[in-house]
Amino acid sequence: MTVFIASLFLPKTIHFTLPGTPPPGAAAEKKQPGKTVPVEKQQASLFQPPSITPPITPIDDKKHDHLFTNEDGLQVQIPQAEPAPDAFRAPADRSSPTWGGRPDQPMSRANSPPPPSLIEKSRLLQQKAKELGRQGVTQPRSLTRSDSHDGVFANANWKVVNADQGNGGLRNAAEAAAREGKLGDYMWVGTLGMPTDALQGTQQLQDISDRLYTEHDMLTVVCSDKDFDGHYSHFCKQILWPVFHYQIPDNPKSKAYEDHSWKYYVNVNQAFADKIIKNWKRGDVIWVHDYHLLLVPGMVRKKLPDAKIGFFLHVAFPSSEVFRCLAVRKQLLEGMVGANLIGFQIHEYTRHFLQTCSRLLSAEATPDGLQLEDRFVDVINMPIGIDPVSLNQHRQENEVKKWLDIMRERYAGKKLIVARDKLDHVRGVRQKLLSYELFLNANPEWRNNTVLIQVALSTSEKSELDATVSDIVTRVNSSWANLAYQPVVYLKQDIDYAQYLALLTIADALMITSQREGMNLTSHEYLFCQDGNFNEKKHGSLILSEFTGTSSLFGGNELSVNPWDYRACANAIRKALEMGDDEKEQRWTKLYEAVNHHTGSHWFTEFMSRLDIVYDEQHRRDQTSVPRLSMHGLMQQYNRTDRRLFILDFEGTLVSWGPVNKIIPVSPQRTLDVLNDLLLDERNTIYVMSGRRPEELDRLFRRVPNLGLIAENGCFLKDCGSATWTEMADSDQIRSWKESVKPILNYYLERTPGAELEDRRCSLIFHYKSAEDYEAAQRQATDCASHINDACEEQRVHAIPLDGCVLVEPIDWTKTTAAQKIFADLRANMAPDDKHASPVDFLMVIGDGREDEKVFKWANTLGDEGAVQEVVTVSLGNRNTEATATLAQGVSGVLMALQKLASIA
Ligand SMILES: O=P(O)(O)OC[C@H]1O[C@H](O[C@H]2O[C@H](CO)[C@@H](O)[C@H](O)[C@H]2O)[C@H](O)[C@@H](O)[C@@H]1O
Repeated sequence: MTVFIASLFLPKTIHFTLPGTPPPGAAAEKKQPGKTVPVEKQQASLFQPPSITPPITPIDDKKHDHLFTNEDGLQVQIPQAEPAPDAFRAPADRSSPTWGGRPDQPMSRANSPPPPSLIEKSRLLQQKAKELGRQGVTQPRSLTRSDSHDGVFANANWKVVNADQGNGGLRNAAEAAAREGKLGDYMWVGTLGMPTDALQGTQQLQDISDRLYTEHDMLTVVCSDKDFDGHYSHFCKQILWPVFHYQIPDNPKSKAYEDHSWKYYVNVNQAFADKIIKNWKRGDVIWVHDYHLLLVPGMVRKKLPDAKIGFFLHVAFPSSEVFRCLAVRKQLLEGMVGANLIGFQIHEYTRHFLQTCSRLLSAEATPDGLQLEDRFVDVINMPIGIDPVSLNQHRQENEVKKWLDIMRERYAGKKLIVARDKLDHVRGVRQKLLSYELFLNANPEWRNNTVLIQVALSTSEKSELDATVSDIVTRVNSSWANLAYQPVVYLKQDIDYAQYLALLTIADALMITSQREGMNLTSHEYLFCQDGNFNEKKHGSLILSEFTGTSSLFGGNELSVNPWDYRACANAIRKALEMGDDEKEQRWTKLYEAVNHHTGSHWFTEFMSRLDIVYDEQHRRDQTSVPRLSMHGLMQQYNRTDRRLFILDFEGTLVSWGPVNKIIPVSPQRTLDVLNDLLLDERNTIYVMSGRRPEELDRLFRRVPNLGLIAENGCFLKDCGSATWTEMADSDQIRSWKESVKPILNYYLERTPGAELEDRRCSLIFHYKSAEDYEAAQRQATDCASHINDACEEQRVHAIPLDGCVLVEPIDWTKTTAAQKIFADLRANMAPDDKHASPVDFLMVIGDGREDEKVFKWANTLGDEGAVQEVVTVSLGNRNTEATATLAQGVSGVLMALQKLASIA
């Protein structure tokens, strides 16, 4: 069994050695007046702003060269004896690639003009090439593409290197799971992250794909440069990325309505699907990742109906109000729901997705996922994390210690606020700088001793933003800098991993002001580095935007900020710097626990095992021996009877699911109409059963006169046509068990931030759906339920863990006891001269929950005993059921069936 991990970029890419250039890693040297500086010393550093950094040799990448000595083939020199082949790592959040802009990879043949950053890069490279030429170093080829240029690449030597683009968090998680022996055979599926038209049809490309397949377990997806450019630079980056991060499409600059690049998005997704389909064998698992590949699950499902497919969205999922602005919204959702299991980082995104699907696909949302016409799709939230084991190894490297020493000396006596972000609007670098400026303006005492080190990774967009941010940096520095002090160190380029780790270790605070972000793993890496093991500074503060997925894991122990509220951000900076050691330690300890609990490896293995479980469940459900409800049979049973009793569950049966403490999400008008239609026939009696309170049910069904109601799962009963409720439960007994149970619930409530207690007339509900740490809350909830069940058994009360809540209710009054009472009352009300043996000759019970199973059982027994002539019990749930029939189409199926019966004259 192989797990296919499909992600836009493979973890490896190719670097070429062009004829006439020194072999990668050869000790190219650059002369400076009076001394010789090896090229590897010329990388970006925290102390040399770009403008004064000596030119970097554009044909060499030392960072990579010393790492892949085993993979390089004959032509590659080994420039350094050490380090180990996997020594190069990148932060979990890598930089976006400047696709087609590397001098040691082919140029793109896509028609679109190069982005401004590429034109600028080209100009710089040409300038650098000239300089290097003057210094006797072989010039790189020009960035102007030509056929001869392509030919050069087709014949050039090449080597496989770690890609510096793509999803670092995913790669680290997969590697950690594999290292821990939790991931068997796996195969990456992705593109090379470089233009390949120049290599199309060449032996070179075949050799590259073969090498990646045999030596690195990677399947290479090859698409035309035009397709890739249209897919990535246009549809992904200009439409999906902004919209998924709430860059409101109404903005005149938004491209959300343009869909000229849609066809390229489809083509690239199709290329991925084709590659997977071609290599898939029965039993294999397919796991598709992120917003670049939303259509792949659906495309694969079409060809492989039985495939086990997971999908995980790494970025945020916006509210349905934002998502519905996308012109191709339905196609995107239909692509995603091709999976068996869809995962999101946090509950908020799951909720948005379910709501969006129920609005746009008319699919029924349940607590577990989506009921489609013919299939069920499970939907979960499961936050990704980092790999503490490898992070710990890497921070012990000498290079990190070296940088720590340099920084300690350079920034002695200064408080350091650090950050490393992509320079696009979504990451909020501009807001951060403005807040910092406000902080310095408002707090003169901090002016000479605080430094903000902002590493900004370039993207191929937003030159305006670039200019604005540079202006703010200049303004802050020119306001407060002096010969010995520079308030902002702004590096508009990435730093190597060792510097990055040193930066996180030496910081006093990390500041993240993303306007939206799926999960900010830099925060996790920072917290990990703040344990004080490698530096006297420790337990630094985390200033974190409340709009990151991370924020919902951290339970308020970070300094949570709204990045648009500059004053609050400035205050948070001050608080971070002035916080006492005890508070810092307390906060950090909790944050550190969360980081260590949500590791990448845990995320990876948990998702895979959930996928196995839901796949089996979904299949069991399809193959269940319980037959589907036969409409034909049902109509016959209905037709031959005239004393009919319907007992119908409410949430999840008559209306789409909604948590019991929340307003019903969709208007139940259709439900009300169907019930009224059915009640037009005087031979029909209908009861609706629910966990809701009597007054809520009265409100919901005030337009259905003559409807009977069962509230609080059987504790209250209102007969058809009656204006009053009967309390079934013994109120003294309820009062007494509530007194015992409440202290237990309060104990768990205090330990579960974000959870709430709902006190109903006959039941108590511990809701933790909105808990800050959902997984921790789930554990607390399980403990809480067993605690109550152990302690309160004698009081005839039990605690039932349900999705997102624990329901504590009496054992003696249930939906079944209410149904029994209804039946008994009907029998008791039979006229003495009634010749019928039973008050009911047709009994239909429909439900989707665990408690409905007992009602099915009771009803079936009446049928078996001959007390009722026709009994029909129908389950919508995906469990083994007591019901005699199942209905796969959820609420719509139920309403359709009831409507058909109502239409029988
Ligand atoms: O810029 P792209 O090539 O389009 O890729 C998008 C981003 O993917 C990765 O980040 C996303 O996944 C992370 C891990 O789950 C998550 O922490 C982050 O919030 C997501 O945005 C990658 O790390 C980023 O560099 C990419 O920009």
